Amino acid sequence: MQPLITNTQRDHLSVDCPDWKLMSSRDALQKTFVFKNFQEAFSCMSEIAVIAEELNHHPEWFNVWNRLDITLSTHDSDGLTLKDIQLAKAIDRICLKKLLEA
Ligand SMILES: C[C@H](O)[C@H](O)[C@H]1CNC2=NC(N)=NC(=O)C2=N1
Repeated sequence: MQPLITNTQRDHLSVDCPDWKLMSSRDALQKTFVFKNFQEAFSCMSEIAVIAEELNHHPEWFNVWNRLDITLSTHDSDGLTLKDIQLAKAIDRICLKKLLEA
């Protein structure tokens, strides 16, 4: 079971994972991406799915048309671990690249 991230690591989240918000209701990170259209959003979801499988670490997400809400937490540890930070960085690489291409 992965250990939860330390308080120091939490303090650095705004730097390590910019624009990801610590949720108040649970130990999780949340971010919303807004794309040009559904096709762009779904294209990112498909790329994220590949990485999630490679990492064996999966997002909780909700998509409506061009909007993608992502929540990250480690279910086996019931909170935030380094795997969530690793996946958040991978998601930002995928999504921000797509948004810049738009
Ligand atoms: C059995 C499987 O390896 C585990 O359920 C993995 C799969 N993906 C996962 N994803 C997330 N976010 N948290 C987990 O604890 C987790 N565990």
